Parts: sequence; C-alpha cells; structure tokens
Amino acid sequence: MPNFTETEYENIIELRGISQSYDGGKSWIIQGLDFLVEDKPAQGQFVVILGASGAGKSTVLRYIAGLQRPTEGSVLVKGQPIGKANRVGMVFQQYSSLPWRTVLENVALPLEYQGVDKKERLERAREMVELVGLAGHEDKFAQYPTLSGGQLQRIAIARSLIANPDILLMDEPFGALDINTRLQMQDLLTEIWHRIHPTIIFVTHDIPEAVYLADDIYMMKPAPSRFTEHVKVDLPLQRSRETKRTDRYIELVRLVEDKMIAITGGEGH
Ligand SMILES: Nc1ncnc2c1ncn2[C@@H]1O[C@H](COP(=O)(O)OP(=O)(O)OP(=O)(O)O)[C@@H](O)[C@H]1O
Repeated sequence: MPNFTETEYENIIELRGISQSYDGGKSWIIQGLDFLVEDKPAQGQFVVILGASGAGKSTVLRYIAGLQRPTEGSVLVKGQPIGKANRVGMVFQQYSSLPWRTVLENVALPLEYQGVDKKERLERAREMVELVGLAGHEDKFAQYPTLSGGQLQRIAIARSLIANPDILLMDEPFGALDINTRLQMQDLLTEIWHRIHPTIIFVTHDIPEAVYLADDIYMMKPAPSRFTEHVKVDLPLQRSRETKRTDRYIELVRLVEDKMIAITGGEGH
C-alpha cells in the first residue's frame, strides 16, 4: 500500500532535463535545466527567478503555463503533463486589460470563459477588486490614464486570482511601475499571498525585490542556460518595510548580488 502523506505529489512543478533550441539543435538557449518546486498547499511558496536578459526566464514560465513545449525534457504540473485541468494564472509586465471593458468586467473575464453565470461572476469579481484595493473603481474603464499603471496591474492580479489558481506566474509584473507604486505593489502581493497561499513563480531583475518577496531564489546562468544557484531566504515569513533595514536582509541582498555577478559576469540582469 502506498503511504500517502498530506498531498499526492511532492512537487507542484517539475521540469526535468529541459533543453531549448530554435534552430534545429545548432545552438541551445537552455540546456539541461531542472526546476523542481515542492508542493506546500497550506502555506504556498514564493519562488523568484533571476537571470541575465535573454537567459530564458520567460520561457520557463511559458513551459509551466503550457504555452510552449521545450525541445527536450519533461514538464509536469501537479504530477501531470500540462493540460486544461491545471489552474495556472499569469501576470505580465505589460498591462493586459481590455480597455473597452470596466474594471469589474475585466476581473470577471476568466469566469466568463468558464461559463459562470453573470450574477455570481460579478459578485466574485467585486470581492477580488476589494482584495487588491480597487474598491470604488469597479465601473471605470480599464485604461490609462483613467487608471494608473499600478491600478492596471492590480486588475491583472485580481483577474489572475479569481479562478483560484494553484500556481501564479508573474513575469516582471512591477517592472514598468514607478518606485513608490512598486513598493506598494510588493506589499500588496505579500499580503494577498499570506491570505490565499498560491505557489508564486516570480521573475524580476531587481535583487532587493527578489529578497524581500522570496522564500527561494533560483538563478540562471546565461545561454545555454540552466539554474546554477539557489538561495534560501531565511527571513521571517511576515515581512514589512522594517525587514529591509535588518542586517540579514542587507546580507542576503549582497550575497545574491555577488552570486549574480559571478554567474553573469555582471551582464545586465
Ligand atoms: N520564437 C523564438 N525564436 C528564436 N529565439 C527565441 C524565440 N523565443 C525566445 N527566443 C530567445 O530565447 C531567449 C530567451 O528568451 P526569454 O524571453 O525567455 O528570456 P528572459 O530571460 O525572459 O529575458 P528578459 O529578461 O530580457 O525578459 C532569448 O535569447 C530570445 O531571443
């Protein structure tokens, strides 16, 4: 009899032996990449990916989302090949709302695709809009400058969370925001994460942001790339601006910076 522990699968994400070529194997963007993320359902996980520009960070997210298959290797999500059953949400750097629809309608969109009836989807969208701090803006059109860049990213986060994803993929979601908005969004994201515990895979170029948000940081070497470094962020689970003043935080930022410089030779990460 198999001994089932808390969950059926040890790893919520399992990428093994991944290689990627776009020219029939003459050159390789990614080679021999493994990426295993443990499943911790009651707690979630916050994993940050760092790597030089062009290393393949977005490509890794696309594999997990099922938007792309690697040239070689296997991708399992919750122990299964990617399929429609996987609940994976995605947030990109570019604003991705439909400007001719209201905030509420944009947030409700995934439920509309699922065929949830209008009353229920708007009710659930209202809860999400509140969760991301957009109450009062429900009926505005989701476009700049009616809404700011930060508000548009809040819509994207709410929309990705409404379908109750097990995994939330975030590709430099705060990269286009000014510094104050970026700091606010970091705090919003940690707050949400503590409430609903998805497994978050977050790509950024910003090392202080990575250390502030992550449980685990994985670093990619340049092409042919794979993960070569892992840093466990042993800061308290609950973080605040004060965390950024602690010796351990400062030490970890330095450690990650040194590792990135060693991996990339200081090339734009
Ligand atoms: N369809 C494609 N054909 C050829 N090359 C591609 C294709 N898609 C991606 N690439 C290349 O694969 C590499 C990895 O791209 P990817 O966008 O994953 O990198 P990244 O690490 O996310 O970069 P950045 O930090 O600049 O966003 C890049 O060199 C890119 O040019």
